[in-house]
Amino acid sequence: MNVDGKKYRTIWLAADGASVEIIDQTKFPYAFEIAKLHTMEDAAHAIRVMQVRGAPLIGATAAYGVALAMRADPSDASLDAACSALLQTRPTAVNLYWALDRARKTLIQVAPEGRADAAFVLANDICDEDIAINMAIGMHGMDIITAIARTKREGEPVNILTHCNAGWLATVDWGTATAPVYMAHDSGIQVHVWVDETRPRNQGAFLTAWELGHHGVPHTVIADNAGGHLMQHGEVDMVITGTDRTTATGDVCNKIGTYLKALAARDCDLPFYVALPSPTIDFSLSDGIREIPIEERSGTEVSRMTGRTDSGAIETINIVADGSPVGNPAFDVTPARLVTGLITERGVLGANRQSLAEAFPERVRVSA
Ligand SMILES: CSC[C@H]1O[C@H](OP(=O)(O)O)[C@H](O)[C@@H]1O
Repeated sequence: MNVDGKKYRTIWLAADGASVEIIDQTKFPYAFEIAKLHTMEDAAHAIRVMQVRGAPLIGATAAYGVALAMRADPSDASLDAACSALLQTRPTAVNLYWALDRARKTLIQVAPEGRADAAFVLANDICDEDIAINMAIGMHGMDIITAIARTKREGEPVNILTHCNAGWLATVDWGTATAPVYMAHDSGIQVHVWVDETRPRNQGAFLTAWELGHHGVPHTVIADNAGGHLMQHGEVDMVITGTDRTTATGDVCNKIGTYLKALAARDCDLPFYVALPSPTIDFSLSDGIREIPIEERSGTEVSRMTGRTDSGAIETINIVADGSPVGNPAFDVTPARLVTGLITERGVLGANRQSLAEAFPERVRVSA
């Protein structure tokens, strides 16, 4: 996307042809900084500490991490070690697993002397594929927004609530949940986005708000707990979120708090859509609540808050009573029964096994 007139992806091969550059998302919303990854360990660290985050971007970063490892040592042992180390960075986003599986299967077929170049080509292919998928999701999702716009009075925007950041910062470009929003906005449809701040990492307040603001999309940041009230009072026309892993039956794993928004939307008879790129579908799973691994992150993400003081300093403070234990599950699972539709690159699908299997038959055969 454009940032102050310059086009960016979230990750790219540096001009030196050997290192990888990323937008360091831990610096938002107060700074836009580029960080350089020189080694596989740098890539693993970037994923672990969320300099890069979002299922598709995690997968792309892992692919570049393997490429950096092959540049250093293209042996079979190095390939195995790199895939193993990167796989252990975060457990929930399935894109991490499939990107590494794809890298391993591709590169093991290549002579060691050719692996580094092949790995960088693969990483770039994964990035290009992500952009194409997200643009298709954008087109299919824009149809939904357009249909809602036809029901609104002149001058009234389509009010969309989203949770966390499933924007272009969570992918290589365009985003998943935000792609329909950007495309609708760019086509002249009036939209307004309620942006859940998304405690405790504040991906909404820090990332989604930053993205929408830079694209000129009207939005309002709200406390996570405000969404249900807005839905009850007719202030929300639809909810759209991303996902980190969706099962073959349509159960959706996403940032903690998503399930509560789906419950409120159902109670208010509002559509709850999930933008779902096919690499995020895990056809090997059927019961999301029981089977999807939920990342438990450090309690300090809940008990401490980093922000900018009135004097402009970036500081971290404690916001929980001293000595109180803190829990921090980073994701939850929304059962398929609460999902209105899955917006994929192949169309808007029902949240059920048959719809997903019919749309992606080649994936079902592989996982069978
Ligand atoms: C398009 S994937 C976005 C997805 O990833 C986020 O998780 P995290 O920021 O912890 O990587 C969140 O669940 C978003 O919906």
